[in-house]
Amino acid sequence: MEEGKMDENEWGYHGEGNKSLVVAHAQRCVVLRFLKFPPNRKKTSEEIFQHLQNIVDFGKNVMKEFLGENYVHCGEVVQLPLEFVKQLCLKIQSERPESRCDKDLDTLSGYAMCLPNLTRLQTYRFAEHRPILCVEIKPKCGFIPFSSDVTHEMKHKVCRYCMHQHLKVATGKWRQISRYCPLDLYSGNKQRMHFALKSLLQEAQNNLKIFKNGELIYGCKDARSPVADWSELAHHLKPFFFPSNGLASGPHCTRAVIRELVHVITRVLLSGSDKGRAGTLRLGLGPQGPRVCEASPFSRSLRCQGKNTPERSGLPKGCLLYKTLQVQMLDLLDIEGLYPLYSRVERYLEEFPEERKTLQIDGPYDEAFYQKLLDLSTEDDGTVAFALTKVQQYRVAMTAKDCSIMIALSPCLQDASSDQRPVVPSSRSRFAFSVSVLDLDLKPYESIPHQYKLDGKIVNYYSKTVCAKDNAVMSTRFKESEDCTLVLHKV
Ligand SMILES: O=P(O)(O)O[C@@H]1[C@@H](OP(=O)(O)O)[C@H](OP(=O)(O)O)[C@H](O)[C@H](OP(=O)(O)O)[C@H]1OP(=O)(O)O
Ligand SMILES: Nc1ncnc2c1ncn2[C@@H]1O[C@H](COP(=O)(O)OP(=O)(O)OP(=O)(O)O)[C@@H](O)[C@H]1O
Repeated sequence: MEEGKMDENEWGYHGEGNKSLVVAHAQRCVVLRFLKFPPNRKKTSEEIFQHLQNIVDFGKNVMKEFLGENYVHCGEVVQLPLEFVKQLCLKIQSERPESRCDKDLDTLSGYAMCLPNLTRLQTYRFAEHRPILCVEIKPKCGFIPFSSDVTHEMKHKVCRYCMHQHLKVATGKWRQISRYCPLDLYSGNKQRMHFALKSLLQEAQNNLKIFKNGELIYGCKDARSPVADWSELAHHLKPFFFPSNGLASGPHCTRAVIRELVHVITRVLLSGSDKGRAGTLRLGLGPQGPRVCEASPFSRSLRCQGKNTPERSGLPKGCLLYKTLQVQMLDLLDIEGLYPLYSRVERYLEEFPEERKTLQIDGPYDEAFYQKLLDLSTEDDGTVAFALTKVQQYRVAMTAKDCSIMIALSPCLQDASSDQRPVVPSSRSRFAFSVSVLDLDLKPYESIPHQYKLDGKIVNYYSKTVCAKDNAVMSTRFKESEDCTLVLHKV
């Protein structure tokens, strides 16, 4: 990055989450990721630099180890001219969704992260001029807690995502309950995965975005966003999946295109394309807990039809979903079992505040930090060391529960040799693809009390409100049972 020559006109608003804002370069395949803060909570430049450097180090020393190096792009911290950042901030302000404007872009430090633009990622010998389609999925937590510390019975039956949906709709964050259940996506069972992806396409919330040539073409900003338009989406996707046409437009075409997309994404998600270092994942956490969530319309539909819960097909070990799930399962104790251990660390720090550095609460996230994460014992010997290990594992697990997966698809010719790049076929075309993971910022130690409170709120709301009205909810969801049955056809 030639920092002296930075021109804000070469950059455009790309997207943002709760904690960072991303701008993309118009020509080059790079993005800048800036931190955001509430207006009254400014940090010093040194603190911001350290925070960003910690993100890079955590990616390099921990997440690359767990997920594999091909999937993780750590980027680097860059220092930018303050005038450039100021002008850029003014330029993009009008494009920011209102719901995200409670936080301001950091324009004072001049630091940002420079990363490859994963929506335009050209791996191996992808031709520059080829169109590129990119699907971003934020899958969330893919397992039901198996910890014996869980006190709410409901948490052993219904996954957090499905329970949280009800609170989110009640508080106006989203308009309607999604039929997506992370356990379906993580099941490894193709039918369940198709159902999960179709549900994400129906109600994207902040769990699904689609980009064409780096531009967002499908996604949802907030509860006021217009209802998803599948025919418009199909119009964008048709040239990718039916390049030689032969398919009239209309509902039949829309369904065919969406089906192709869902099938291709499922295949990519099940592929183990990571050719990174061997033995990256040393966790080896076996499948634990229930394999279905009782609130998932898919499993409800099966039960309605008198069928058993589907077999656990299991995810192939090389695939990113499998690896992500393993990292999520570092949350061995659930927040209910973790919170007393957090309190133990807190008490220790109150007595010995100078120990915070030695305990690596705020980094450095180095090899030593990574090594300690590999201790999966759950035998509490009453020490601060045990409590700290569980706290750090929990933070890493929470990070994996909130990351996103980016799948880039670039059409390749039928007769092109695939050389090194992985290729996924669809009915009428083939795609070279890459899979990456983003938003791997380690969750802060300070967020644990919030997690604890939120967990209680989610479960209590679900138990009191939803279970009481269970029959009503069942009937609303089963207005759509025809749709559920459809996906159960052999594929
Ligand atoms: O708690 P959750 O599950 O609601 O997750 C939060 C996300 O909400 P979601 O449910 O995905 O809409 C939330 O996403 P949104 O702001 O809702 O798009 C953030 O990702 C938040 O992380 P952080 O505080 O910015 O580090 C996430 O908080 P963490 O729990 O990961 O700390
Ligand atoms: N390297 C990248 N290439 C392309 N797009 C990116 C990249 N990094 C982030 N984005 C886009 O910017 C959006 C916001 O980034 P990110 O998820 O990192 O923000 P965040 O504030 O950390 O998220 P959260 O709300 O989960 O805390 C992403 O959803 C994605 O669409």
